[in-house]
Amino acid sequence: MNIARYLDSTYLKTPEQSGISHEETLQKDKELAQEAIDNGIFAVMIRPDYVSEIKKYIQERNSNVAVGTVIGFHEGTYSVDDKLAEASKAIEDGADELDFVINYEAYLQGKTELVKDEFVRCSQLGLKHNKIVKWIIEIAALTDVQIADLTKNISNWAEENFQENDLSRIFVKSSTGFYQTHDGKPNGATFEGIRIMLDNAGKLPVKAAGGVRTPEDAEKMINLGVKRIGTSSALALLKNQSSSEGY
Ligand SMILES: O=C[C@H](O)COP(=O)(O)O
Repeated sequence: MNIARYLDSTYLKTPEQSGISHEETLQKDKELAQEAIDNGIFAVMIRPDYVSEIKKYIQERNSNVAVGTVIGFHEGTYSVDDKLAEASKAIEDGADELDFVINYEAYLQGKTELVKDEFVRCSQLGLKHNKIVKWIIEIAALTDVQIADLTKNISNWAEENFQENDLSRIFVKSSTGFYQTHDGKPNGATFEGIRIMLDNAGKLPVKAAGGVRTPEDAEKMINLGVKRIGTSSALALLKNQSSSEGY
């Protein structure tokens, strides 16, 4: 299986979070981009501040590795206008894919109309510019029933508001990888959580992200039906694939 084609190789820590400078972060993102170019990885997923430099880096190397970035990361509580502004800037800077964190706190407070409004307006912006949009629902913050309900809502809102041929460009994504759990539970993609998402996503593709570390886990996710995997361990994951699989 060509796992690389499913991967969004991510580096999403801010300089403050990693204790390194802006320049060092940019250097890390360039290394990530080069690894993606060298290994047939589908996309790099980086912070908005680095999109224009990394897009240029990839274009100068005549590569078609996609550049994705995160919007409203990682809590998802930004206002809709702030998410739209951040997404517009990322589009101007050359992002190909926009991974929005949905306002799952608002969803948990029953503010479903607010969540629908941000979903529709932000997706509209991305689709108008021919981008892929992904909606991170942060499954570690939700019960199984809530994962099913929010995924189904997103699928219904997408069907109601967008053309059939746009639906394959709107993903539902499991996790930021940054959510703090309090009880030692996984904070990212679990097989059960992903199954629930796949059962409720209708025509929308699903992305598993957070905690995917081994080729076995990646293959299992793909066999379940996910169309993309986000991981900060892309190279290690590919290196551990058996050589008979063509890496
Ligand atoms: O999609 C993005 C996630 O941040 C990746 O999480 P991870 O660091 O657990 O692989």
